[in-house]
Amino acid sequence: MVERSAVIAALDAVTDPVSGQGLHASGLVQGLVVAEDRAGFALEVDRSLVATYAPVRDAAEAALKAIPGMSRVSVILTAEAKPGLGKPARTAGLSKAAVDQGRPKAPVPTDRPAHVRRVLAVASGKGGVGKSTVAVNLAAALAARGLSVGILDADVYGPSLPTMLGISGQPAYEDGAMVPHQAHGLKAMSVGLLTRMDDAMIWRGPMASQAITQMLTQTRWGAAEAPLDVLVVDLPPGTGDVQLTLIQRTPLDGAVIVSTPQEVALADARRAHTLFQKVNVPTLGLIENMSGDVFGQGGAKAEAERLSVPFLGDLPLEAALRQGGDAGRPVVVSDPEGAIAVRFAVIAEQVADSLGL
Ligand SMILES: Nc1ncnc2c1ncn2[C@@H]1O[C@H](COP(=O)(O)OP(=O)(O)OP(=O)(O)O)[C@@H](O)[C@H]1O
Repeated sequence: MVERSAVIAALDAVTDPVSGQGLHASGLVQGLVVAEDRAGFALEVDRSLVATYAPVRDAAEAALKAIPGMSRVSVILTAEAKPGLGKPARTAGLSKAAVDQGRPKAPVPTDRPAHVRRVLAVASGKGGVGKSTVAVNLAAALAARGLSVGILDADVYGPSLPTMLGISGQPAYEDGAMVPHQAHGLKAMSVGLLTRMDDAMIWRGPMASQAITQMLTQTRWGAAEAPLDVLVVDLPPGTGDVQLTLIQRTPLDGAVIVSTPQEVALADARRAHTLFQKVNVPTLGLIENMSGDVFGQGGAKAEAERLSVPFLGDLPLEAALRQGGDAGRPVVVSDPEGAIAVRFAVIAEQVADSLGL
């Protein structure tokens, strides 16, 4: 039985590099759970500081593991997703007041990509909850159903698709259109292929939305004789102005929202749902990721009920999911009969049904 006070003391023995205070005292520790021999929390930091805090996360994890009697520790590093961080709002062509009323002043143009039957967004209210992992594996699970599937990594803050699918290099151009990479049966494009990774952080507002519109409409996703059944769009995390601009400009047929079971993450999922409601994009459901006994279980299911949206399923905290992402080979592809692939198949079936595929 580990005492909460011992956990807090261990956390305070790790120094926050920004404030110079102990980690707990710094206020960065969110949703601390201490239960018998387990502990977990989220380290919530500004997006621009995620790299700075990666070693701090590791140090905190090690410090808690060193407490006598502790058997399981989980620390998730999440990027703060305060509305307003990704200014400017007005580039969307909507005033904030108009958005709040849910009534655009003037219609915002949305270009449907040619020869694409459905566009599905994968969103999260905050960073680090596993949105990209879910997007890639869900895309693979949809492909396993015999659908032709593309994936567009629109995460301007941290494009992870190149790593997760093991692709690199600028896309080829043919007849004025970009040719998507092919990986594991998926057609793939990423903002990370069009820019140096380091530049991705500065793609805000209009630049971000232009780049994504370009990838959406100027990529040869499908052809008249062979349309793409579904394009999965991995949105940037958060519910700020960048996200709003993107979902206004992207012709989305539906969205799934990924959340961890914690209350802090669920509040963000709720905000993401509200954002989609404002632009009349149906939320097809909530997915609980990193579900398990450290952070609890069932939070997203209860939240889905509160929001009156379907609960699509939960995914455990599972090393294979992380390893698959790091190795550029999604688990659904490398272990198609495994328990994780089966969970994704169940989610994919519901999503395909909702999209009429
Ligand atoms: N269910 C899981 N079990 C274990 N590791 C996971 C799980 N889901 C995601 N991860 C790992 O957590 C990290 C963050 O996941 P991912 O990049 O998919 O999150 P994200 O929400 O897209 O993040 P960002 O908002 O920064 O783009 C990755 O290292 C990933 O491999």
